[in-house]
Amino acid sequence: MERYKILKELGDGTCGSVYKAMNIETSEIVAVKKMKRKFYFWEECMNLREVKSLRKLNHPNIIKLKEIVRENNELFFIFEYMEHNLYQIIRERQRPFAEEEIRGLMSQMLQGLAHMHRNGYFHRDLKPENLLVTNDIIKIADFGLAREVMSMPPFTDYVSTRWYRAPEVLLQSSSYTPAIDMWAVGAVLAELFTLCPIFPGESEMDQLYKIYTVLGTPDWSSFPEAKNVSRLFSISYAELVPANLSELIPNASLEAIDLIKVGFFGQPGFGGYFDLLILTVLNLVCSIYCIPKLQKLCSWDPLKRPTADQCLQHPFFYVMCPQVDTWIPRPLEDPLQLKLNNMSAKPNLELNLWDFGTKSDDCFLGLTLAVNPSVSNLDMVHKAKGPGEVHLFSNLVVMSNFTFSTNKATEANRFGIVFSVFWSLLPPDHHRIMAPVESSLSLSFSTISHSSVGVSPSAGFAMASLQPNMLDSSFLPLTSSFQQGRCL
Ligand SMILES: Nc1ncnc2c1ncn2[C@@H]1O[C@H](COP(=O)(O)OP(=O)(O)OP(=O)(O)O)[C@@H](O)[C@H]1O
Repeated sequence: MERYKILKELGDGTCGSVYKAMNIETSEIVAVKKMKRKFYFWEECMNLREVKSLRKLNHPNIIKLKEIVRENNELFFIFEYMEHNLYQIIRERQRPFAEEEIRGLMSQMLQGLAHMHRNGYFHRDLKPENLLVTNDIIKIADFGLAREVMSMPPFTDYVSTRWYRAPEVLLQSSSYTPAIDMWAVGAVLAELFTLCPIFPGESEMDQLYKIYTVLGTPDWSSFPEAKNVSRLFSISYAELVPANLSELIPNASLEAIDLIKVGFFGQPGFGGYFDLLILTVLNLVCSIYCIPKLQKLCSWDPLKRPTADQCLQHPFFYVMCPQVDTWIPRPLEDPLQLKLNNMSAKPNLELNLWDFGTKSDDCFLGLTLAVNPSVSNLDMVHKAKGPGEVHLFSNLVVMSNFTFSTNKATEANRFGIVFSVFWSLLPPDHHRIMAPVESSLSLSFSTISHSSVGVSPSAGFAMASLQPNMLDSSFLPLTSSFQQGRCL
């Protein structure tokens, strides 16, 4: 880690502290996440969810893990650096985002998510803090809770930050799916319009209640495996007319509302005959063009939430072009004006304790800082209703162009300097990796503490670069920073 100069702390999360740092050799700015627990073997490091998932996920909208460094039994992740997280941007925002800006952010986020789900992972902790933004590019970060779609239930009880937590997780369903990420997408989408969390629950029960006031009475059969479905009974003793989302989010278009929540079909509460007419036509058009219509991000039933790929086909992202009589992607704002102004007052902090399962990579007590909501228009709505009414990739494994030279290592040994080793994060079957594949499990390179395990401390390897750019959708905004394809 001598190659990195720490510049400032960026965040202190559940598993690690994150710092802005500079690679002294290349002057490249990176984010270094120093894990809080000790790691005595490389196997442990390679088994971490964050490592396993990020090695496989290579996408412009997923944060790039460039290196892993283990030194003195401490583990460091070196990430590409991002300037802001979406939480900061939302909180500092003085005026609402234009819908084009929201569309630009959402389309990138959904593309990253679609890539993740297609590759067999779901994130489980999507929230604005974990969506990192530089200029006009958004990337999904913090894969500490990511899980393989095919992994066997039962899953950990408590995942994801409460405000973005799907009902099935709140009700302790033993087997949840990538649909929990889609719920969080719906909550983030609504928040981008209002600049306030849509479901700012103060406890798990209150979280369910907040959802209930917006969505109305759930279909009980949606949660066949929920351990704690009684929680719903205690809040939904009366049939509740759900909120009119167009009133809650007045600046959202009908298409945006339609993507977030059922309006006309299935539930009452959609205001105005004109809206009703438009939505009926919209749904009819969706049927004709085979666009999913009844799937809504914030549906009680996980099966009724669209996938990330389906969302990208929604009229929120497409518009009918009469000239060619076909649906074309809507224009995206480019570049987004996401500049932060003055920092506002610090929000209250609330400490959540999460209890994880007993699997090796679940074995930690999660401490998460969640931010209490300030009084918002949504709060007021909730209160008013009252309980009764219920590189481009340059594939950047850049290995920072680092070759671990034999001489350097030997010299370092002589002076008792501890060397660390860096491991590529490309999938192990990547044919251009020059390092021995099995090293990922047998690496140990601290020359002092684990010389009995793994390869010789003087072993070094350099990484060849790299795969072609993986832009996989036509409407990802190709903006200047993308096109430069700089090697982060
Ligand atoms: N690559 C990055 N570039 C810039 N800032 C980053 C980067 N990665 C993380 N951060 C900042 O550090 C914070 C914490 O990072 P991260 O979420 O990865 O840590 P964590 O320990 O898993 O946290 P959490 O408690 O949210 O699970 C983020 O919210 C973000 O503000």
